[in-house]
Amino acid sequence: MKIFNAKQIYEADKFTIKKQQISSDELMERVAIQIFNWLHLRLQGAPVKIHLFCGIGNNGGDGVAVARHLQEHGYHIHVHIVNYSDKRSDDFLLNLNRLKDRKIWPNFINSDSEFPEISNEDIVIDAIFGIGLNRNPDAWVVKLIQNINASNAFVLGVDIPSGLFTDRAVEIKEGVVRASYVLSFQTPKLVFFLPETGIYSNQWEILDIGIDPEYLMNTAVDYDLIGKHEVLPLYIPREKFSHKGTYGHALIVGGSYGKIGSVQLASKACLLTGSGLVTAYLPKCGYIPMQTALPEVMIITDEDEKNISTINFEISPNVIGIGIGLSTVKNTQKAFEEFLKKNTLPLVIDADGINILSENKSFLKLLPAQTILTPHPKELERLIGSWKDDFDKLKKAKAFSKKYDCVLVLKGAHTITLYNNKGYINTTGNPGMATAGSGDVLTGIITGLIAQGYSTETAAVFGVYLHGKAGDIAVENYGYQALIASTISDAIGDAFIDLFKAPNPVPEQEEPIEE
Ligand SMILES: NC(=O)C1=CN([C@@H]2O[C@H](COP(=O)(O)OP(=O)(O)OC[C@H]3O[C@@H](n4cnc5c(N)ncnc54)[C@H](OP(=O)(O)O)[C@@H]3O)[C@@H](O)[C@H]2O)[C@@H](O)CC1
Ligand SMILES: Nc1ncnc2c1ncn2[C@@H]1O[C@H](COP(=O)(O)OP(=O)(O)O)[C@@H](O)[C@H]1O
Ligand SMILES: [K+]
Repeated sequence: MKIFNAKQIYEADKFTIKKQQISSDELMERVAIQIFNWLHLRLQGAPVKIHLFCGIGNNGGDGVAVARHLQEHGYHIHVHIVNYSDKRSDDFLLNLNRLKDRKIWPNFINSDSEFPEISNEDIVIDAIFGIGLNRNPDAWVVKLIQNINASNAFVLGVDIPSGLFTDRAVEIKEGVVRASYVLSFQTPKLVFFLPETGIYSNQWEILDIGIDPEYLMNTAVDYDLIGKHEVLPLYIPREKFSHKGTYGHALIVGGSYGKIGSVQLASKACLLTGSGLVTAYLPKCGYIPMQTALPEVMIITDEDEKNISTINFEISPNVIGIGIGLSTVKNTQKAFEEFLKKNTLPLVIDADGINILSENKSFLKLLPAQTILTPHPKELERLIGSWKDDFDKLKKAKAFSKKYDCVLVLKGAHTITLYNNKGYINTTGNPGMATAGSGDVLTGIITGLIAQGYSTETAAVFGVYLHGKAGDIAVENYGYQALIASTISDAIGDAFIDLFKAPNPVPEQEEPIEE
């Protein structure tokens, strides 16, 4: 799914209004009806107090229009107009007048007004600012937002939590509504997926407001959201008359004394992803544990007992995953440099492999085109330097990826794969995956996909999806705390099977109101 920026959303709006020959008010009405239906299906007329905080622009207009529908269905509403400017939008005014026609007199909140009492049993609808926020809110609006947040009421955000900019970082952190749920129109916003701004939307959902499909199809975007729909076409089916040679030979290089397990995890995940053959290259101390743990994996050992000191092999793999558990001792750094100088195979580099590159930036020019680097945030910082905020991080990471022609997999709650100025935001995974060795499993998966003929960019995007999906499937049986890397790995097969499962049927719901 495409993620549009604010400018594109406004364009989409205009395009739709023109093509469908509707008024902007009709579009707002679509929004309002959708939000109302969402609430009505859940509340079923419950006599709960609903506070609607509405700004004076179109986000506020949405809120005021929702208030009208709620009132018509007998809900107990309190409409508050957050009067932060006198530049009221036409559609806001139109909807405000419709309220007044129905004898609903909103409570106008200005800088010197008292704020309404909100109980934690009330519901708040947050329609103060939408994608039009372009500067920090005034101090009194920040206070109002703090009041809303302190209420512990259920907060339904309209389009985007008020106080969040659509395409840049927050400056006043306490001036952003913490929404329990956000109903966002047509496209998710990039800020939902970044660690600094994602915290303001506990959950979100996209409402289809009928934006013109031609615009949606033809507009290029910087970021795509990756779900099952996006990865299914990437899947390469298996051929009946194939053999293990058809599916490649992956070499996993890594490990040091005390960290042999990381290579076990990566090698096993690589096999479970479907690589025809997997060989592990380890220091000598890894031989027995590896052979015992994974009989399917072949092993080459270094001359050194505890660390990798040379990377020489006589086999012919078609991809190498390197860096997990490697350590950064001098000898190993030297071996890594020598290896890079002669290597021509596709590479997936993780963990200490990335740390060695960070300490020796001159090695970066030795990487083959489209090498995949899979840093977690600390490794990323070592690699590209520190950043001001998440947007700055993405900018710097994109520049790095371009400069060294590498695919950067920025691991996190929503892992973002960057290549060729484009970002792919993953939607699978859960906090149970914040556990030792989880990243090693990812390295194995991505390496295993490349072994089977997936391009590096596809392997990264698809691999990240599969890894998260395996975690999501495994967590069902284990819970967040007890989910460990091996369990994620064991669910890789289920993650593949899940690709071909039909979605669950939608439960029957009460009739919503029509436009
Ligand atoms: N296709 C769609 O997505 C549809 C979208 N719709 C809805 O419209 C929403 C966008 O509406 P919007 O453009 O009127 O902007 P909104 O966020 O209400 O802000 C209002 C104005 O406030 C101002 N302002 C900015 N920052 C400020 C500040 N700190 N303190 C004070 N003032 C500030 C700024 O005006 P300025 O003063 O800069 O001229 C801004 O224009 C969108 O989120 C969705 O809910 C649907 O109705 C239809 C379909
Ligand atoms: N909160 C989270 N939600 C989803 N995925 C997560 C979360 N925390 C971590 N992960 C995933 O777990 C993996 C952790 O990788 P990494 O930090 O390299 O672990 P390790 O070095 O122990 O192998 C990454 O793929 C990351 O995306
Ligand atoms: K809002």
